[in-house]
Parts: sequence; C-alpha cells; structure tokens
Amino acid sequence: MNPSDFELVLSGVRKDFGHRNRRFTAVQPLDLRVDQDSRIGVIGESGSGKSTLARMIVGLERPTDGVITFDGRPVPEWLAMRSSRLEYRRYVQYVAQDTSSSFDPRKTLYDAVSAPLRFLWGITDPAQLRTRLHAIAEELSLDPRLYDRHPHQVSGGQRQRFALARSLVVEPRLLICDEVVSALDVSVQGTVLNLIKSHITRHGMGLLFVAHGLPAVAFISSELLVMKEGAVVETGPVGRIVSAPEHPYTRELLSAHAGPDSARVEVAR
Ligand SMILES: Nc1ncnc2c1ncn2[C@@H]1O[C@H](COP(=O)(O)OP(=O)(O)OP(=O)(O)O)[C@@H](O)[C@H]1O
Repeated sequence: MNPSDFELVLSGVRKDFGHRNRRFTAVQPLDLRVDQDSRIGVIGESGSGKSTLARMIVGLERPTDGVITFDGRPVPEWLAMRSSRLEYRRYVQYVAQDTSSSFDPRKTLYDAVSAPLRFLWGITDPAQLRTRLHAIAEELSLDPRLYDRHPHQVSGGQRQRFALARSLVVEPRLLICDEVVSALDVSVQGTVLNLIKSHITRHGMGLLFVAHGLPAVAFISSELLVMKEGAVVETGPVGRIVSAPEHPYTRELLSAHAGPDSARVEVAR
C-alpha cells in the first residue's frame, strides 16, 4: 500500500438543522466511499446540502446520524486529541470559497501559507519554508513577491489561489474544494481548475469538488454526485451522466448549461 493511500467512508450520514418543528434535514442518509484515486464532483442547486456534506467530512459539522471514518477510524476520534487532529488535518484539507474571511487580515500571505507547514508538519527552518512556499507559488502561477502582501492587497483570483496554496502545500491525501472557482472570472476559473487538476494528478491526491457549475465539475471530476434537497438523486461516471442523465433533475442541470451562451460541458479524461 502506498503511503498516500486512504479510505474515507460515509455510512448512513444524515444532517439535520434546527429544533423541534423547525427541524429539517440538510443531508439525507448518504453512503459514500472516497480514496486516493477518487475525483468526485458534487453538484446541485443552492441549499442542496453540498457544503454541509463537505463540512461534515472535515469535522466542521457533526452528523446527526451515521458514521464517517478515515482509514477505519471515526472522524470525531481523529479530532478528539491534538496530535491526531493535526494528523487528520495533514491528511484532509478543505478549501472554501469565502477566502477573505479565511485569512487573518493582520498577517501576510507568507505567514498564512507557511502556517500549516509550521503547525501541521513542524517545519520551522526559514530556508525550508521559503523553498516550499516558492515551489507551490510557482505551481499555482503566483508571483512569490505577493507573499509579502496582506490578503486584501491581492485580487480575488490571486487570493483564491493563495487559499489553495495554503492547503496544497500540506500535501494532503484528500483535497476538498467547496465552490473554489464560483466567484472567479470565467477566464481565471479555467486557469485555477487546470492548476488543481495538474496538482492532484502529479501528487496523487483524492479530490471532492463541490460546485454549482456543471462545466467546472465535469472538467475536473471523473464521478458525479448529484444532490437535490439534501438527497443524492444520481451518481455515476461523469461521461455517462453528461451523455445520458437518468434523473429529471440532472437533465434540468444539464440543460441549464446547454444554451449557446453557456460554457460547454467538458468531461475530464
Ligand atoms: N449551520 C446551519 N444552521 C442551520 N441551517 C444550515 C446551516 N448550514 C446550512 N444550513 C442549511 O442547510 C441547507 C443546506 O446548506 P448547504 O450550505 O449545505 O447547501 P449548498 O448546497 O452547499 O448550498 P450553496 O451552493 O448555496 O453553498 C440549506 O437550507 C442551509 O440554509
């Protein structure tokens, strides 16, 4: 077994929010298996439960029912003790869309991107940190001189790439991207998607990619999970779903991208 191999298993995972008569189910009972070869795209309209699913995997939300295990160990156990929590953060990294709030405005981008190397990997040697940070900047087509700036002193597209750099520099086994390109200009979206795709391929990482936009998801994923009102209504290889969707809701999503002005749905190879 390769050291980067892993197995994440969701069994009967459900998430409810609210209390008593205001209670509702954001994620219906769901089973899913993710490993180092997975490129899973999660798609669905706003409020369908995609982010809640991602947040449960990283431990930002606790399932109401069901179990999530990583290499056979339940996520709450990974997160219970500091040492295993840090280990879990080395294995599973999460990048969300709202990059402005995920960066400390008082810290430079250098501090932000080097923090996980210091805290999760215990790397403190400045020369080593600099080498790693320069390498990841180059890979994400970022000018390393931007590291001296604060998060509000770079563009939204650059900040999103710094957020990716902060996760990718950790070299996780599983990368979870939650709407990482939605707020970007269409031209920058393509660049960022290509960068993520080449990075995960080169480093052999599993990917769970959450987005509204089918073209982005289809480009980067090999399997799709279509969610509607908290339920998975269709799963399967991207190529099959794009060419022959079975569920009416999937057909609806596809037709929303079929117009002459919409981006073409490109399927990952
Ligand atoms: N902490 C919370 N408390 C209460 N309700 C929540 C909470 N987080 C999410 N929800 C609700 O759960 C449902 C699913 O939300 P979620 O963010 O998972 O959807 P989504 O598919 O990711 O949507 P979007 O694409 O807009 O991000 C929504 O109705 C949302 O309002």
